[in-house]
Amino acid sequence: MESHVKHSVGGSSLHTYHPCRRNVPFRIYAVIHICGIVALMYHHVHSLVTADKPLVTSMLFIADVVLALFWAGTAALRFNPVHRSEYPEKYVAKPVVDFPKLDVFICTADPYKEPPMMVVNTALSVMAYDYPSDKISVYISDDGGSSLTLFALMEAAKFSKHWLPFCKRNNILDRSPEVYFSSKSHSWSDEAQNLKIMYKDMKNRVEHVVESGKVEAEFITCDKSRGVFDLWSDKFTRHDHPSIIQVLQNNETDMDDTNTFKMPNLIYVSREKSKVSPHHFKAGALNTLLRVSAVITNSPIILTVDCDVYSNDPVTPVRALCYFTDPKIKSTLGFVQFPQRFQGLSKNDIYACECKRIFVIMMIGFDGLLGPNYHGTGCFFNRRVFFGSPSNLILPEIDELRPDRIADKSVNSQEVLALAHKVAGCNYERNTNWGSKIGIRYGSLVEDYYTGYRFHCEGWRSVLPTPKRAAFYGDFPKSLIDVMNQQKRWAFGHLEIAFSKYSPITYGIKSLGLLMGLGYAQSPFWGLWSIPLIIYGLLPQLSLLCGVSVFPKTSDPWFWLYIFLFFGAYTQDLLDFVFEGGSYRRWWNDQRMWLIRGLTSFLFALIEFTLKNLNLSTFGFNVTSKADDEEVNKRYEQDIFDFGSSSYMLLPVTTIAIVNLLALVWGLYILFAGREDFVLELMLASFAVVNCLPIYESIALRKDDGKLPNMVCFSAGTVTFVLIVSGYFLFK
Ligand SMILES: O=c1ccn([C@@H]2O[C@H](COP(=O)(O)OP(=O)(O)O[C@H]3O[C@H](CO)[C@@H](O)[C@H](O)[C@H]3O)[C@@H](O)[C@H]2O)c(=O)[nH]1
Ligand SMILES: [Mn+2]
Repeated sequence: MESHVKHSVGGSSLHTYHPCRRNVPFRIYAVIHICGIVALMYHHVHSLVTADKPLVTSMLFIADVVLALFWAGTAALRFNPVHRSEYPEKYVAKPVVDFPKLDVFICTADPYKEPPMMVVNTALSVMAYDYPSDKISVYISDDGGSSLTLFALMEAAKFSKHWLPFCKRNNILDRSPEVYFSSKSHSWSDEAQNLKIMYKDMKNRVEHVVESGKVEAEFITCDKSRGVFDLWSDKFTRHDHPSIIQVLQNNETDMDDTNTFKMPNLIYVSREKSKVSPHHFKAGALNTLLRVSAVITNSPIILTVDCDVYSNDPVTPVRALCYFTDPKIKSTLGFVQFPQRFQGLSKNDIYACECKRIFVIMMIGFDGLLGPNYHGTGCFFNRRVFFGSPSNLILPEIDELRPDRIADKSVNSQEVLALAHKVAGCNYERNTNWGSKIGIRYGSLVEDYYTGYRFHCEGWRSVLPTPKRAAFYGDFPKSLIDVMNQQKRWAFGHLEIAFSKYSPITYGIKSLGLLMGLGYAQSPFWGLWSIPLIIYGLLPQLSLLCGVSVFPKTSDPWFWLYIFLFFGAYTQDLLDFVFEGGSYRRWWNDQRMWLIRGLTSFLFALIEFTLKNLNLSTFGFNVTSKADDEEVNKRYEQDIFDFGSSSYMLLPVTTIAIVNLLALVWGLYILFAGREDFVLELMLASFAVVNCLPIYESIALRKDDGKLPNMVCFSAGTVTFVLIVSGYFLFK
């Protein structure tokens, strides 16, 4: 295990860490829980041998095996969660030479789903870092190939010359102008007032251009850049166009409006696209930026952010340096990942968009082993990590891309720009190691998880700073259908990892050890989570409706094993959540969303993954919409589920809701008639019914646009009928 012990610079430590206090009790409990699982498996095998209904028994057995494997994954990450602190105030006193050059990559893909003003704010928030400005280069990858986004960024460049000195002089913390100017918590100086007007003007211009769909000549104020818009010819489409690289601001010549410091580089990149070459979605976009930035600036530190994730703390890059410069760990430190956090979550967060288990609980667990995984955004990299293991540098095909080269030519030199265009070409990667041995790795729609995992397997390590003030704030989907689609993409991408030759369960455990391997195996197998959910959501209930019991009776000692395992696992889940600062209500919603996700996104990801492997369908990166819908936002704020447009994905969960309600009613009737002992079945059905309350409410009471569509209710009713009839044949 890595020991990231105290590191001293000038007699003072730059970072420390401490394990969580719950670790030892959790380890002891894990041993007890494992004994419980072993006993349950014995019980299943025993009943399988003696059973008269082998089909039912084996289904329950399969469900429990899957649940046990998932539990093992969480237990591995409960072994040693840690929290870190770093002391950037000690670093900032250092001379300017101790601040390495920093390349920032921002990805955007669609001007309508990702409004250009959002990209502008993200770019401004990182350009304004408390860091030597001329050492920062911001690269924007525009996979939407949109002149609207380019126009917005030109405006951003102009505005930044006023915004940066303002922030630095006044020590502003919110360096996304949108956030700063919408805040009500401070009084406004004249200077701030003027800037606000300037910002509003820019916003109006950009939004007007986006609405009209094209950049009209009168809006272009800079003659130098007029020509570039001619590239958007009639033949230009987002799937088929030449590469466009435009230096919008240059740290050699551009000064801020007070003429005191040099501005950061701001460079727009839209890689060449053609319908016949694979572009590998975001992974391909990042690899293009890796090469383009290597040609132009080749900074040793790289920050990747999504356009919907702005910087919330200007000192963040210095925090990352507290680790990258530590001589004890720097030779193997591949990346420093900041937790994903979200702005504007409602109090109870009904869709569990905070994803606390994924972005906090699992991450601190990983951090106590070999390091957190990469989450696609808010992550600082050592450029070297993209080129082979710490001990074995894999050279790129041309010398200009070597991670150790000093880029000393002018940003605007013809030679540099020509090469930058070349490496952004859509056929450039053919017959190279990009995507397989160097750069971001291809082969999964969750390129982040996959790439971080491969880095760890190569021997790289990572750390997770968890500052109190969030380093980054991101946007999140606010309607159920958006959440389900996002999660389906994740689950699908994860399955691609699970069933590849680098599967964490085989390759991972071999190269990372048991705990890290099991931890990494959890998410890739999300698709399988749907199996126990369907079995536990239907089988005992259908059997109850037929008057047959599948679980042990209260008089049977095995009854208590079920109770112990269920409550044990659930209590631990709750404690994880609450210890990391979550509220009980949010936990309840979070566990409900795990059930819903399992029965919608994960199930359909599993189906589509199977179809894809049978060559029956394909699946792409469906960008989540960040455009605001007032009605949808209102329902989210009021904790009202938005089932929205009719989706086949809602069918299984609605069916299970109806079956469980029927089973509960029937079970209570039997209970009071005193005929049979169905206590476990009844407990399970009541648990499901409580979780499904929003569904019943929607079927019975709601009339608004966000209610469960009639078509889904009707189909679910039909499926329920068919299930009950088939249950009758199965159990009788
Ligand atoms: O062809 C594409 C598709 C997407 N993107 C960008 O990828 C980012 C993430 O897309 P988004 O729709 O916001 O997806 P999320 O589900 O919010 O993203 C999470 O999941 C992704 C993997 O599926 C990771 O890449 C992200 O970093 C992580 O935040 C955005 O900046 C997009 O502009 C591209 O650059 N090119
Ligand atoms: Mn996103």
